[in-house]
Amino acid sequence: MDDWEGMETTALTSPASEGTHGDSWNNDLSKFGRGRAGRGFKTSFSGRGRGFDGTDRSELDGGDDGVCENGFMGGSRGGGRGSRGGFRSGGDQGARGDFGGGYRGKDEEVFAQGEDKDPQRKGESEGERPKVTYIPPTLPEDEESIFAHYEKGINFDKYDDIMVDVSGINPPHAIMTFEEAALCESLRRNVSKTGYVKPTPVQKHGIPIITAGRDLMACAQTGSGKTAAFLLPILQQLMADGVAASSFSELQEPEAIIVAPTRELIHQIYQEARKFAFGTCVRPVVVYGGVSTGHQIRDILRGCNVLCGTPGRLLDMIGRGKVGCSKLRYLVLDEADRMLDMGFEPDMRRLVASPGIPSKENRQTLMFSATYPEDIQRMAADFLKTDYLFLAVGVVGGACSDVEQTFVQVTKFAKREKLLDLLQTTGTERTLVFVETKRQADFIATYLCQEKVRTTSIHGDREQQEREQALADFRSGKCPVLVATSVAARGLDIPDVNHVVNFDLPHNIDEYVHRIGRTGRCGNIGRAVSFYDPDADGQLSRSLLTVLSKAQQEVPSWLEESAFSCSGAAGFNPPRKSFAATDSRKGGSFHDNSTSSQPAVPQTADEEEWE
Ligand SMILES: Nc1ncnc2c1ncn2[C@@H]1O[C@H](COP(=O)(O)OP(=O)(O)OP(=O)(O)O)[C@@H](O)[C@H]1O
Repeated sequence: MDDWEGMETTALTSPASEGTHGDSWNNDLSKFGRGRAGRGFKTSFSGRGRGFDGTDRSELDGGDDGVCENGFMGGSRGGGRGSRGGFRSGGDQGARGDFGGGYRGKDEEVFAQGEDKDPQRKGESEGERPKVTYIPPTLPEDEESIFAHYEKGINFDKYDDIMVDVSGINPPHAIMTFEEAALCESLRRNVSKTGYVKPTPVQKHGIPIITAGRDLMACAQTGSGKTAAFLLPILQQLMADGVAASSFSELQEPEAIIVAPTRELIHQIYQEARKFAFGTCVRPVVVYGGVSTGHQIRDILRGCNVLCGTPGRLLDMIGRGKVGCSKLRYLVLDEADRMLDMGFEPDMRRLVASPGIPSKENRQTLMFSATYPEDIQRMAADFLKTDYLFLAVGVVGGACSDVEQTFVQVTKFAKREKLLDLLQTTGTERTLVFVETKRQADFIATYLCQEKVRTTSIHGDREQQEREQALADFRSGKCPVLVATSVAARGLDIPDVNHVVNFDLPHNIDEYVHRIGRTGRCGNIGRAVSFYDPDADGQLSRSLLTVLSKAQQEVPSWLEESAFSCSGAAGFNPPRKSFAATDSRKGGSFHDNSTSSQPAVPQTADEEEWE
């Protein structure tokens, strides 16, 4: 057995929680109260007449795990808060012994290493943790599956009219066609099999910038093709420079590392890389939490040119000596503003300090997102060469105008009924419902299942296998409704998501922009409906006004009134970052505090884990 076999990543769950996730919603209601979801349900809702206890158990039994046919079988891992109070994951910790805990970002768990407030769980976190043994299913190898794609929408050509601004010294000319990108034959073939006929604006400008060897901070609206904008020129350069075909070695030294904040997103980026690299000697590999580390190490050792990873697992692999960084030529931060906010910044700094990693002068660093708060832009400069280019396609931080945004004023107690009404009109159309907490995700998914709406859920307390199953069931249409926390807000590219519902509005305007960007992608039309609770969402109202008007959307008069009344209340709004309108080097912030992204405010309750 190799040394790493014995150092398997430990689960996010405690031993006590193992086994409960699969059956906690099944037969034994006495088990139900043990998990976090159970506690939330009991305390918050049992008296409201919609509870489980009085309902027909047959609705909750049977069916696939995590899938609601007649009843929702998923739910949290039941580990309870304490199970993760001490660590995010043992695997991550393996490489991060020096990391004394800290805040992981606005929607995440507040954790302090080694500190566990729940005495019942304390022993568990100190003792043996179960290995993560989950090995994801092998991806299909046939071309039809690899190149499966959805059609671009009627507004795809409107992308050409979007205003583009490139700032920085001496930017290269944009390309107008993929032919001008001078891709090698195999890449050209793969692009065409993917159904891409012409590049989107971020590709027209981004591809030549990257090919010219420049560092880049690129901002373009959700669903406008940022992934190919970085993958294609990187793969092209690697091929052109005759990158060594991957072969087995105990230490792999990838030429490109791509990081993203969530497991599902990095896996999606990996699939895109695998598609574009199809039939070439370039080998992409993916690593992320919740999956057997041994399995991922075996995959890396078979050869790795492009390593896609979530930060924790990536650092773990570097720490274990399986991945070296001395040959690194490209470092890509997707959802860059997220990767550099309070949650992930320490990991990013640790990554660029990895042994042997080329300095920023000797590598290319590329950042992509749809949102860039000004303070994040300033910090990003630490990672970039001083002459980096800033590419803005449309309004920085703006919402995609192909998404029709509507708002419904509703109190928190009326939200469930409203949701049900809404889903009855949308029928089997795919709908993504965002809620604030993991507990809420379980609760709403269960409620909808009870109401015979085929629903599944995704959030950070579900096992990786369950998360993947939930996405698969949503994609396939088996469950046309997916209830999600912020873990699904960024980057996910799921065909035919017609509706996004903000059951709970986020606290942060950038988060809103990313969430509604799960629909209306690639020139398709989408709809977003947000439940606005005047008691809870007032602080977001002015930011919403700005986003709505910049996306040429109708602004309800009551929202306008709410925005003005809220802004009048002294001290009501917490301090915020400036919402950058463009390259912050040009002094481009709106300087309208109320429209800005807010700093991540540590939360204690039922917070989300991204990675
Ligand atoms: N040139 C193109 N022609 C047709 N389809 C494209 C083109 N470029 C990208 N797409 C498709 O558009 C969809 C959205 O692309 P992608 O996921 O890269 O968007 P994004 O800008 O990264 O979005 P987000 O900000 O949400 O992460 C994908 O399905 C992708 O395959």
